[in-house]
Amino acid sequence: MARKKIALIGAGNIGGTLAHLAALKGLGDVVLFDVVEGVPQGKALDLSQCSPVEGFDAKVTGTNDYKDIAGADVIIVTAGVARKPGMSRDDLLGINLKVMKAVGEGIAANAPDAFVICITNPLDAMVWALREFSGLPHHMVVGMAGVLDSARFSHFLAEEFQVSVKDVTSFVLGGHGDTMVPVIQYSTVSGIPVPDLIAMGRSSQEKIDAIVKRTRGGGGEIVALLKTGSAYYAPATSGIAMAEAYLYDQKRVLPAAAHLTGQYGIDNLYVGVPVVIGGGGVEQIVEIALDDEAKGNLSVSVDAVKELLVACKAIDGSLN
Ligand SMILES: NC(=O)C1=CN([C@@H]2O[C@H](COP(=O)(O)OP(=O)(O)OC[C@H]3O[C@@H](n4cnc5c(N)ncnc54)[C@H](O)[C@@H]3O)[C@@H](O)[C@H]2O)C=CC1
Ligand SMILES: O=C([O-])CC(=O)C(=O)O
Repeated sequence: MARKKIALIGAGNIGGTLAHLAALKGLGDVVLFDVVEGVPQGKALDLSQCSPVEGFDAKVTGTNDYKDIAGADVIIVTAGVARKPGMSRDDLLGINLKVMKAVGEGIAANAPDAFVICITNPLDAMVWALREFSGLPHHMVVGMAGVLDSARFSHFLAEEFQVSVKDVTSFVLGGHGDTMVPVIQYSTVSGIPVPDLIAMGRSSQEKIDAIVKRTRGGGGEIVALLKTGSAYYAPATSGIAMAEAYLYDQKRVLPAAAHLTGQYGIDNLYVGVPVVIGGGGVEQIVEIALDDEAKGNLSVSVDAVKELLVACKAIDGSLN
């Protein structure tokens, strides 16, 4: 059986890390695509030279030609620009929308059967635009943010409760911006909801509120530290988890930006909600009951995403 093919559009910080992880985990042959000549080729050669040490047989190649992504099973899109200190993710919209157009057309022409995971920011608007430009079925185009935001939330919760991260589950829903919604009622340590842990005296509401705030600003905290760009290790790990769910038909329940058609009262928008990802792509949208506070916060977050779509349509008339 031929190896699977993973195409990575964008060979920057996340793209390179994705390629490394995909090769180490043996997901398949990796094609790194970028518009900058030499960068995908150089990273591919460097990564290929890991293979004798790590013992992987996967081929890693770099290209500037969309034809080389033909037949890809999974495509992960990180093409575009990342923010720097003082910028919001939304400031990237103008530049990255144009990038999504080129990428969407490249995918449509060369790999229309792939499962596409978009990571480029501002995430919820870019995944929506990428789907529009590519014309792929909605269930085959998904955005990565919730896995990362939940990982940050779980990491902070594990530190607070001084327990293994393996025993913490959490969900962050909504748009991938400052309005994202870490959902405390469904965040647990070995099944014990965080509100119960507060009642048990294991933490306080103030401390959990501070963790929610830190999670919401999690990307910005790293941008402020790095100064030259944004996070890439955890974003890449999160993208790979979603690719594995598809490639291995794992039917994982993961928070991801999925196309909603009335679920949560939201129509024709990509927003972060729990979904089931398996061999059929986004196989289910999971509608969980939210308390009034979470519902209100989700509605604020959805309004922020809607504003971004208005901005996209104003820039590119073909999106109307
Ligand atoms: N959804 C999420 O949770 C996260 C999203 N991001 C976003 O992911 C994106 C990528 O981040 P990094 O890899 O750190 O940025 P980076 O700047 O290191 O890499 C981006 C790459 O895209 C390439 N590129 C630009 N235009 C292109 C085009 N038209 N076609 C193909 N490639 C093109 C650039 O040459 C560069 O190599 C950014 O928009 C960033 O904001 C970053 C972290 C988390
Ligand atoms: O903060 C950024 O610009 C990158 C990002 O989306 C994240 O790390 O969550």
